[in-house]
Amino acid sequence: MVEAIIWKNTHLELLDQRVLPFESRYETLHTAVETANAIRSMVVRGAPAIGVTAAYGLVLALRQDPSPAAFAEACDVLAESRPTAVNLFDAIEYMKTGLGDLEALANPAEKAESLAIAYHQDDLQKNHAIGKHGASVLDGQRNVLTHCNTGSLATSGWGTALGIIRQLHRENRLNMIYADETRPFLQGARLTVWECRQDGLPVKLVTDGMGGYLMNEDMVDCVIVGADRIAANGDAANKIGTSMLAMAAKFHDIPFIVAAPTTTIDRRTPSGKDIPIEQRPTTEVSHVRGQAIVEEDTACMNPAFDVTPASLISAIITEEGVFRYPYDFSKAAKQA
Ligand SMILES: CSC[C@@H](O)[C@@H](O)C(=O)COP(=O)(O)O
Repeated sequence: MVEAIIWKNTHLELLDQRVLPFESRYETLHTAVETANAIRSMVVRGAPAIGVTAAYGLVLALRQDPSPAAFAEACDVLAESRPTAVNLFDAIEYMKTGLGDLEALANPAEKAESLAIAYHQDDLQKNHAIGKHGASVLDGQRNVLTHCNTGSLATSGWGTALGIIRQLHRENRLNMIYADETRPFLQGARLTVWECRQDGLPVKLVTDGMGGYLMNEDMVDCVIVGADRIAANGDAANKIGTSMLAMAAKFHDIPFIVAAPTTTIDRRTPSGKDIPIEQRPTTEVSHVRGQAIVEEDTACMNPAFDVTPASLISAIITEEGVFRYPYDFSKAAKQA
């Protein structure tokens, strides 16, 4: 399975997800500023992967300068890289809390390194648990529609929504994955299809507008997606285009499942209305692989995420188990 984030003791290596699937090259990072730039420019993307990368970014920062002022600045620089995925803020908070008083530590960078490695490994374990819980709420053989990339490229390995799909495959219950291309950055076409093909999972690429057709024709019987931030009431922000799939799934009465580690649940944000939605450069819409597809002065917009209302989500699967509507994350998750 591909490794998107590799910690090398002296530096961080990230698989450059902007150039997949035609090129496979790693970017080498030595500072928190380089790490923040890599997150912003989507060298690495996917909520859990962004969190893990930020944790390592703080190790790099402490290696450069262990003073509390420099560390606070590095936290701010990383926090400003992308606004929606709450895992970024979870990771920064985890590192701050774990480190405590920097001046009381003999070797802050060493302590930070062990914290970041633990965070990375923990995310991988969470992914496997999500896969098992998610597969157990779906009976029989399945044809799955998924959106964006939620696999090993977007996490520490295995995946969240794709982790459930991998588990179905392990149990010989996966007929076909229909992967939305996911305009404009094409995470589905470039990343999910590539990842599935690498790992021998059956996959067909479809365009973002084909979900209704697939449901009308009974070609898919569930939709499984990830999330970048889940509000306290269960509203879930995920890649732009997700909420349309939830509406179509409701109409066709097929399960719409959101899979995410608990690090994606933001208990401090009451509802989806309060989730900040990243607006990315409009050139991502007006251009495909650097090539303009509209006249130069065409007005475009590029919200990177949308919010699916909790009432349209059949189940939220975390490493702790299964949550059902109405969502209350203060109660224990059910074991499927
Ligand atoms: C396990 S990844 C979950 C989400 O982060 C994923 O679905 C998604 O929307 C990623 O968006 P991206 O803009 O590629 O970072």
